[in-house]
Amino acid sequence: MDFEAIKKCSPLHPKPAGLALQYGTAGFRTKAERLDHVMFRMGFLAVLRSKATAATIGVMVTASHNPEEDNGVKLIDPHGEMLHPLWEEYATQLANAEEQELQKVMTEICQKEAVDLHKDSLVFIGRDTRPSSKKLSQSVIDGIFILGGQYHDYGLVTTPQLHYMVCCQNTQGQYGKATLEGYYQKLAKAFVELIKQANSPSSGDSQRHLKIDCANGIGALKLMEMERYFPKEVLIHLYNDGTKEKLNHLCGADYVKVHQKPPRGLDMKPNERCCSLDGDADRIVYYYKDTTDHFHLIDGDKIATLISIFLKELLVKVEQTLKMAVVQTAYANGSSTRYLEETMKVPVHCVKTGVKHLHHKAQEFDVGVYFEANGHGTVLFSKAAETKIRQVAKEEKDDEIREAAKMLENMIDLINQTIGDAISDMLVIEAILALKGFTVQQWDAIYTDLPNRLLKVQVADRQVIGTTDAERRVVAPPGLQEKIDALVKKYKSSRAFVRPSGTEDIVRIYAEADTQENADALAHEVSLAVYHLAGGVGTPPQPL
Ligand SMILES: CC(=O)N[C@H]1[C@@H](OP(=O)(O)O)O[C@H](CO)[C@@H](O)[C@@H]1O
Ligand SMILES: [Mg+2]
Repeated sequence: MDFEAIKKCSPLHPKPAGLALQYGTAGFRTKAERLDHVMFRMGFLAVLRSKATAATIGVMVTASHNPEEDNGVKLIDPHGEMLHPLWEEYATQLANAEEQELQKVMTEICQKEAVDLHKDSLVFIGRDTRPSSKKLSQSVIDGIFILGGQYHDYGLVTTPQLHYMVCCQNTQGQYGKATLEGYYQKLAKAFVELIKQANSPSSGDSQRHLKIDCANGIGALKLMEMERYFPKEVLIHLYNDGTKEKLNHLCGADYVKVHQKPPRGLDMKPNERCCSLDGDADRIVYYYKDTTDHFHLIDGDKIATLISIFLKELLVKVEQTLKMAVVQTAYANGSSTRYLEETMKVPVHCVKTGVKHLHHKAQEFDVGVYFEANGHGTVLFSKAAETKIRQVAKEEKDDEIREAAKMLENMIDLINQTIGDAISDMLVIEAILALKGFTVQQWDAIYTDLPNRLLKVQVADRQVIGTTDAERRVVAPPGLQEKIDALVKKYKSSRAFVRPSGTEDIVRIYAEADTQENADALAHEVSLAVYHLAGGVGTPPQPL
């Protein structure tokens, strides 16, 4: 390592004095102007990780659903998965090291991980459409350059597209071609093959219209590029395409999910199928309004349920003993968990918030469906499951069984198995609706969501909240869990929990109950308890 060069260049990317950041639920995230040094240093870390794994590593510059002024960065590991937890710690140490400590921290990482500095390294870089992203990704490149690493800059891409590229590269093309063209072709081919199998005239409209709120982000650009690969049966209409308004402002998947209302800038007629992506296009939620103007949200839980119903039917047909399970977080609506477990008889597992936890758990099954309620999720097929399915699709004599296996095969190719991907998930959903001849209303009617409310509370130090049991109970501060238990007892079919956010400087409160009024009241009372027992700052939370 050329420490002289590092010493010379590092002051060009100075760390604001006293600033300490943490590699959180989805990498570093804060105001863009505080991130230059982090980007530069993540360039270093990506090179070291690449050398340590002898594989290509990804660096994505994005702050997803955060306001336009924020930015962030996350590293992508060799198979397209999130960065290894140990390296998250190194990332935090490196980002927070004062100038004079940099050499020591880097040397320590190299020693602990036995990094051979003579090895080659390659880093793939991508960024979202934020005004600050271009400059920040240049700082990542500066860091890579100083360590003598190779890089390829994909420029503007969605987060899942960069995950896909990394996986393609490290599987020597087995997963696909590591180009945008390769991504579009792979998905479009699987999608076209799938909907070809929807041959009955009852399979929904012959032309399927879908209105898409692109959150004024990267999703709009990439859908425009991809549109020419779509078959004529699919007609997408893009809104909030970033030409007029600000990223994520009053629109996008997070806004729609949290506020349970339609985004601004999308004109929605009764019963029209609509969806929203988030700022880096790794999340999607669907919705419609009925003839009485009532808004119906179809969130990640209902997406997971639709996909599970479809996959389970096919798995039964191909008569394989493949084990399917669904992975959720504590935010999953209670009705979805009940439907999956009791009606569908599918095992459901609850893990901590953050895709890395869901992904990890889903890897334990032949077919692991995972979704966060906010619409971030995908399906993982084990190697053994994939091999079996492809074999049945090729060799089976029985037409019905072979066709079912072929559908599964196309699903495997259509789903981005590296990470939740709004574009891929959208095509999966559109294909399933077409194949099952389902309208958006029929999909929505699978089960009825329990009314729920998500709130935030500002506290002096959110780390005073300690959680257990997949974040469903708190162990600190003292008395808080007892208070929550007492409040929950006051309402029917209710549940509530709190946890410190990993992406924002706040504590999140979630409550569910038999009516919206009760869910709102419970959420409010719990937020007051957090405010009083966990060091709330500013004015106490007000009722909704
Ligand atoms: C309640 C909620 O939606 N939390 C989100 C949010 O994490 P927090 O740690 O809650 O801030 O951002 C994460 C990254 O996008 C996402 O994985 C997660 O589900
Ligand atoms: Mg996102």
